[in-house]
Amino acid sequence: MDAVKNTNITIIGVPLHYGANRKGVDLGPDAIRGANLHDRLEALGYSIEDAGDLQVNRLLQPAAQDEKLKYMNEIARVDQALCDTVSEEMGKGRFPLVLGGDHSIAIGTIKGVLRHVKRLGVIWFDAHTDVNTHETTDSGNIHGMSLAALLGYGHDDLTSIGGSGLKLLPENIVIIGARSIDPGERAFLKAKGIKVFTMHDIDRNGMKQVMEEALDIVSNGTDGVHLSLDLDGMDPSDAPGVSTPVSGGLSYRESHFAMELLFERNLLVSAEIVEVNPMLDQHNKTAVAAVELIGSAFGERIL
Ligand SMILES: NC(=[NH2+])NCCC[C@H](N)C(=O)O
Ligand SMILES: [Mn+2]
Ligand SMILES: [Mn+2]
Repeated sequence: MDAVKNTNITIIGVPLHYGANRKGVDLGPDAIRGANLHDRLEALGYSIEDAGDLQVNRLLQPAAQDEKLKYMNEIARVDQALCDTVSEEMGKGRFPLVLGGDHSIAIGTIKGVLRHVKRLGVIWFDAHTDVNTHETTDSGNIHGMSLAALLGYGHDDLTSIGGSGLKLLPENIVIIGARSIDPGERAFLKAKGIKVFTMHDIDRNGMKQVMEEALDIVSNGTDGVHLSLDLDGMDPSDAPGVSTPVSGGLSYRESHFAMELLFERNLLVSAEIVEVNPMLDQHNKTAVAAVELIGSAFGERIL
């Protein structure tokens, strides 16, 4: 148990659903805590602090002012607060483990990490690629725009969170598990040269080869790696409680194996679990799967 550099973890909950425009994802942090995250990590030898949940205005019934950027004001406010909290924890030398909430929270998490790790690699585990902007989106849902915003594309109120100077570089990102990509996203990914390991690639080459290649990319010329774990990357039969399920996803074993290989490389500096929606789940199965995957990413082994 020494392949994650930092054994002091701070859990930060973000009960935000506005980016998915669907109720239930805001209940994710409690569902994940209820699946025994704390004890599981403690059993692996980590020292855990739970910072509780960030305050999200859940009584708000805002009209979705801009149809192409739904609920942007509240999302940007929460992401800024999250960026500050993550940065503060990292300043204390702790590992931030953020519990969402929808995937728009990645903007806040990763901007906070970028304050400390300038050259950051990212593993974006997802059925989607989240590189829309208000100009390409069909849904107007900001959880589909977070990765673009982190690369510096999209509305100023999203790209400027934590300071516009903080950016991810396309060559330091890999997306794993993609199978639902919008036309505008396809063009963006090609133009920026972002490495996407689609389900086709995983079918063809297997998770071992895909993860080895992915880990080489995110560790090359970087000072640490962030894991952005969108549970809809898994197949809906194993993770039904997500806001935007897509069939044909990563199996339970493929997902675990990916996390086990990640742990072996000793790269992680931060992580987040997003899109768990207990209102759509069966017996908290998706939150349990999330906690099990985090277990594997932090060193749990079968034997
Ligand atoms: N983080 C997610 N679950 N994103 C889903 C995005 C779906 C679709 N591409 C959109 O932009 O609306
Ligand atoms: Mn996503
Ligand atoms: Mn997704």
